[in-house]
Amino acid sequence: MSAPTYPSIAIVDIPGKGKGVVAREPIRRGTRIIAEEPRIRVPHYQDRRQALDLKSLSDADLKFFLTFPCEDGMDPVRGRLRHLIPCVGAPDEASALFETVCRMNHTCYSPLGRPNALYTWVEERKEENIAENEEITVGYIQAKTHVMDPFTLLRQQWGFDCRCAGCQRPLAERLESVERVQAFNVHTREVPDRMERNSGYWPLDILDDIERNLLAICAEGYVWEISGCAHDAFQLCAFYGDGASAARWEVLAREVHRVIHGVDHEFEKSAKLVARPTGFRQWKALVLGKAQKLRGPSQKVLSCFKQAVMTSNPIKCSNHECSKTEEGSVKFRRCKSCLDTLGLDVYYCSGECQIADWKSGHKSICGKAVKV
Ligand SMILES: C[S@@+](CC[C@H](N)C(=O)[O-])C[C@H]1O[C@@H](n2cnc3c(N)ncnc32)[C@H](O)[C@@H]1O
Repeated sequence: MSAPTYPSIAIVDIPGKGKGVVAREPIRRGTRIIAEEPRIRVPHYQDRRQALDLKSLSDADLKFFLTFPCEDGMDPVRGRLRHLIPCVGAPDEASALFETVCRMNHTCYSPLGRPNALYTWVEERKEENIAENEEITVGYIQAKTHVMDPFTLLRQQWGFDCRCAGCQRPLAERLESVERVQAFNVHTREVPDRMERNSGYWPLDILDDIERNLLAICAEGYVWEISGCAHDAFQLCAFYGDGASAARWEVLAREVHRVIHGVDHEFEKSAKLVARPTGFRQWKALVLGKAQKLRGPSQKVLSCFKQAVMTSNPIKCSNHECSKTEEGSVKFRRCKSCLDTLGLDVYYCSGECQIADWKSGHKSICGKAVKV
């Protein structure tokens, strides 16, 4: 094991993957884990044709270079240059091998797991809380746009056999996932498009698409997408003046968002709309007195939500100032009154956090919206 470059992480051997990076202490979501200088730069590597002149490297750098894996049958230099990462913004458009960043292994998005970190130049993006000793991984391939089995794609493009949990599933299960992901992509593109295109009139059957989409999301474990979809359903029900169904979708959207990402003020705004629907420009039917009965989230959707949220995320304290996760035998308390009807539980690590969260906004949501 090499000396850790950063206080909370270490480069270690990971069975079957060569080296990898693990957390040495819990890392909170949103923490910048690494910001480092390149170790071996390769200018103008964009077209991937320029090779590296090994003779130009110092002995120490050459040794470092050779520690990177090179899959069987690949050229020993080019095979290792696959691990280069672009130095974004560098005037010479260089790519480089970095001591730590380049040691991060890949995890596919699947019902069995996903990357817990990402390379980003956008500060707002946050991934997961990371537990002590957990491996820190990123995604080498696009999360949801893959049109083929990620295991096969990684073998073709990267030359390695992915050992993440999702890729250890039997081929038939992986292919089912690919089908769901494709359906999900079609719905994701089409639903907002159809809602936008028909700005004066939203076809009712979008609700069926949203429900199908949600079931695919839940099966794939893309839980962070749930709130956006549920929010679309909220808008649709609101548009047709079904305040009760709109409110149930809205609570679901907001609570899922809160459990997974933390409080979002846009979602907090929609809570206010539910409380005062006439303030909502699109809430046409209600305002015009032509309300139509639609449907809230079905039991199937709700139980999928519950399972997806619970299995893909550790139970977290819902006080966004805290976000502790439940560990060991100490069980978090639940807010009983609020979301039992939706099948979602809101957890708190302590009475203090429950009170703090109540004061900072839970009070306005708790069980009220569903009674509209
Ligand atoms: C950017 S490097 C990551 C660090 C590398 N493991 C090392 O030892 O330096 C990418 C290489 O790591 C290995 N790797 C990354 N993710 C993997 C995974 N999920 N399963 C198996 N091998 C993986 C593959 O050899 C891949 O070509």
